[in-house]
Amino acid sequence: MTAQLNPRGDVAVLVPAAGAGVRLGPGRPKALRLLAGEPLLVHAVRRLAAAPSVHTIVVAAPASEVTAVRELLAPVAPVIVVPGGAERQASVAAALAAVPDGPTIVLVHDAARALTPPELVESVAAAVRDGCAAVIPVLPVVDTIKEVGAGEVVLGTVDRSALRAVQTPQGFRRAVLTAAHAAAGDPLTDDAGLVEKQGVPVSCVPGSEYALKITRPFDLALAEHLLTAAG
Ligand SMILES: Nc1ccn([C@@H]2O[C@H](COP(=O)(O)OP(=O)(O)OP(=O)(O)O)[C@@H](O)[C@H]2O)c(=O)n1
Ligand SMILES: C[C@](O)(CO)[C@H](O)COP(=O)(O)O
Repeated sequence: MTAQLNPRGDVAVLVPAAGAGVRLGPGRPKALRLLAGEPLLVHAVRRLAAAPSVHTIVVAAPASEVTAVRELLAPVAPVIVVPGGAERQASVAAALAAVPDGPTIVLVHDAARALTPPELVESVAAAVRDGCAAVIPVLPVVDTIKEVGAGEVVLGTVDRSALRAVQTPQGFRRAVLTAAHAAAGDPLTDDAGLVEKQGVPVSCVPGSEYALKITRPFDLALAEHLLTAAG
């Protein structure tokens, strides 16, 4: 089977899915944990494949699970599966190296954000298509933020008006992301951070509550509830 979704699409999506999920607690690698009876990765890939702009999906799987992930995703969508690395950044770099010629826009999307709607994928891709070099979906910070010092003593209250909580998919002109990874040093937590280090402007679009990152057991319970409520 060809690994193309929409041959006329201009977007490749990289899906880092090689993390252990330590904060979720003991068990299989997080992307393979079940949400409503299906692995998180299946939920994530199904939604990515439903976005009309997507030409190619490359998944970075836990190295010991590459064959199992290929078999798992075969009925869901045509995908390329590569072994991930020890850090998220290495997993993204491995997936980026496997993108075929064609797509001019590359999105990076956590498998852990399993309920991200296809509409968010399209809105990030559209912002890149419209001229942004790099685009991140964001939400306002809803809690008061304190800076604390030794002994958890409060040093001050941070002005949150300029703070944003960052989600994925993060979108890039392909050459911009490739150059940022080629120049990467110590691992950063997201790809926009690498691009920022290159002096490239990063633009924001509105994120989605459904793009929550399933990190802790509460997040998994919340995602189960959201799926059930959606019918
Ligand atoms: N070496 C790694 C680490 C993380 N990821 C992926 O990056 C995404 C965001 O990472 P996070 O949600 O923090 O996942 P984990 O690293 O698995 O979480 P934890 O820190 O709790 O172990 C996830 O889809 C995860 O699978 C990856 O591909 N390769
Ligand atoms: C990429 C990311 O999901 C954006 O919020 C996040 O930075 C991943 O970081 P984590 O430290 O692995 O949760």
